[in-house]
Amino acid sequence: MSKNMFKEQSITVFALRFTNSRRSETLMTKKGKFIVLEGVDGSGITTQTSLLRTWLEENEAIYGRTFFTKEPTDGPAGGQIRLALAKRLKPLDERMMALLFAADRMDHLYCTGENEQNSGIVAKLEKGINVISDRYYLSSFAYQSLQVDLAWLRQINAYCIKPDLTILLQLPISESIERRSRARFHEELYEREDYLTQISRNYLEIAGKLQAEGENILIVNALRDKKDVFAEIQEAVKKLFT
Ligand SMILES: Nc1ncnc2c1ncn2[C@@H]1O[C@H](COP(=O)(O)OP(=O)(O)O)[C@@H](O)[C@H]1O
Ligand SMILES: Cc1cn([C@H]2C[C@H](O)[C@@H](COP(=O)(O)OP(=O)(O)O)O2)c(=O)[nH]c1=O
Repeated sequence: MSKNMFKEQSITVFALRFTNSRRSETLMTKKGKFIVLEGVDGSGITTQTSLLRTWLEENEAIYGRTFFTKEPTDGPAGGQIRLALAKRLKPLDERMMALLFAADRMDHLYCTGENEQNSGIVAKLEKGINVISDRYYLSSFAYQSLQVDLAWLRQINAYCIKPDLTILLQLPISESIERRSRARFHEELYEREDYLTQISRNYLEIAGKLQAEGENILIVNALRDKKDVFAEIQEAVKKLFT
């Protein structure tokens, strides 16, 4: 092989490698969307998440793969939280509840599973998979700030990534309690009218602060037919992909 031919081949190989590495870089940086649903107990989070699931799964060709998840999780900290919520542990200090929720969230975001299914949210987003979570840090801010300082709550959640979109379902507490009592009989830790009334106010106030800091939060009137609520959510999600 002449010196020139060797040079030419090396240039071609370099160019191909460069193109391939740029291509995989593009794939690596093509992130999935991270969407969160929030609201007081009984506001319709489970219902709307399930409608989103059906729609996104039917339209996977357009929006890509989507993973559905929730907090508290089924992980080790989530297990303790569920016992506390069901009042099956001795009453815990609310700062400890806040730390348990934050620990569960770290596990939710960053755990390294042995396969894609049980790896954390961040790994999934990096693979281009969309993630939809029933509750995230706005729940901690709204619920735990009943008794715990918001600035500290924000500190212990400082390693949490920001969602691309948070959907906050808003409705009068009398209606959420009515809906909830129709759905089931036992009352969990925070399901008291006085608590929920304050939590609902906290949601609005804190969502306002986060919006002012640039977070994408949509406040949806949930006192409407399920289909109308969903239509508004669907529009916001479509917009995120355009
Ligand atoms: N828009 C709506 N109008 C009337 N009832 C609703 C609506 N959305 C949900 N529900 C009902 O209210 C109850 C609580 O809804 P759910 O989605 O489980 O709330 P959450 O997950 O926020 O606690 C369920 O029985 C559900 O069928
Ligand atoms: C994620 C989170 C949930 N919570 C509360 C909200 C709910 O009352 C409860 C979780 O209940 P949830 O699992 O959403 O409701 P369900 O019992 O219908 O499945 O935990 C917090 O107080 N802080 C948090 O950070």
